[in-house]
Amino acid sequence: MTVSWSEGFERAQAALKEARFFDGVQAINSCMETYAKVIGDDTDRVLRDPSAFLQEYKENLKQEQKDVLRKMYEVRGDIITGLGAHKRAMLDYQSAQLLGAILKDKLAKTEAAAKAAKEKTGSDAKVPVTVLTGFLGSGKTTLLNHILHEFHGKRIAIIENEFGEVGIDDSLIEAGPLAMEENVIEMNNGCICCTVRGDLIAGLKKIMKRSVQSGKPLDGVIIETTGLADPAPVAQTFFADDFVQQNMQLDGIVTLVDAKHLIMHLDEEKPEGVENEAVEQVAFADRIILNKCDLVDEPHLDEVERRIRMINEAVKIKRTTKSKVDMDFIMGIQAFDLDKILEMDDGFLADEQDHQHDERVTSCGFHVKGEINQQKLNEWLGYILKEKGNDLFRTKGVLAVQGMQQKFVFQAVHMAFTGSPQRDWQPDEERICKLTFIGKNLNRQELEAGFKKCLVNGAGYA
Ligand SMILES: Nc1nc2c(ncn2[C@@H]2O[C@H](COP(=O)(O)OP(=O)(O)OP(=O)(O)O)[C@@H](O)[C@H]2O)c(=O)[nH]1
Repeated sequence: MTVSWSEGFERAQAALKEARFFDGVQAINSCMETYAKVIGDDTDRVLRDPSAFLQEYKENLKQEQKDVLRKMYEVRGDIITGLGAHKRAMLDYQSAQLLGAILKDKLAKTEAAAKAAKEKTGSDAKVPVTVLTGFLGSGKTTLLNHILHEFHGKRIAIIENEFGEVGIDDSLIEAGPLAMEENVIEMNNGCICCTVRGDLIAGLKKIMKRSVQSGKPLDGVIIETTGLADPAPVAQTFFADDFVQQNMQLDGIVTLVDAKHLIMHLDEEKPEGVENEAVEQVAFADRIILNKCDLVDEPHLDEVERRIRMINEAVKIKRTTKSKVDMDFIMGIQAFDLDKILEMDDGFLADEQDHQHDERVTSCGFHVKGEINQQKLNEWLGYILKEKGNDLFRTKGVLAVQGMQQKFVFQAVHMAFTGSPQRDWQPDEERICKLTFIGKNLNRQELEAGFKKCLVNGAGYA
């Protein structure tokens, strides 16, 4: 249904009045774009580059048109202020002024707010949220395990989102003094950057409710995204939902990168229109943890840093091994800045962000009751990692090995793999095998046939 510009403008004003800023920005953007077309402009300069737009049209506008545009820019400025992008709001107010509005006081206030936001002087009771991104296998779960084990005195909740048909990460989060059911929420029914923003919002609300009910305020929330997530739509959640906007604040986007494989992923050629998630994750980062420094030499690390800076010049980078990093580097950093993001991506606030993942990248997961023969498994996995290692981004499994008391955890990132016995199977726990492959052009039949050959007689699908 097409909405006239006047109807759209009424919606925007109503949303502003009710402090529904995200709805407001959608309404005002579409009504201004429609109105620009009425004036005769087919570009999106009315929003993206208002000074160029006004320079071209201002002199020929009728007074009535100037009045409409003036009001629109002022309302847009108010809405954008509500979202916290003071610098961007000033641009709208200045445009309204060019059309005759007297907004001296508003501009002075907004300028002061922009300055305060830059100096981070304001105190805020909102719970800080960190979005943790990083390509498959870069070390996100390893980092979360540190956070859940080290005594840092902070109360932190975690939302975990995993890519893969058969979820493994919950088994890889190690039980520790801080890893309790109440503060780890798993979201395995879709990717939060594409389809399940509603679930993410519900998860954040649940966390807040638990914290209020228990009377124990949270010091922070970490959202671990899948290794193939685009961080932009996840960050947008903090502006799209009123409850989340009022109670939580995006503290920063932290990206883990794998020193050995990052350049390969940055350079990967994608089909037209398909985004390169590794590039997006580096571009949006407020902090980068350059992990797995033990696997490469110094000149390679310098080259990785150079490549990161080509995408994100000012980002703070810390070199690590096994994701060992001080909490201060990643939490309580007050680094997320909507103005900065809008400068980089002016479509950031558009609802239903259009992004397309590489359809060649999929996952194949197997979940069977019973046990596996270790020797056959080693031979088979050794063979496929050697043959298909470039296309196999990530392999992980938790397996019941014949004759072994403990759970056998297998992990691989491309060809590099580790496997070791970990926690014991509990006496009443069913012995099962879970194995997931994530990669490009996976051949399910081949993988399934290979996996089946490693099973001990009698094992069957769960
Ligand atoms: N050599 C080396 N291995 C590491 C380092 N950090 C993590 N690993 C290993 O790399 C593998 C992947 O680490 P994870 O923490 O599971 O990575 P992830 O980002 O959570 O992976 P996904 O959830 O699949 O995206 C595991 O086997 C880790 O033990 C490191 O600094 N050096």
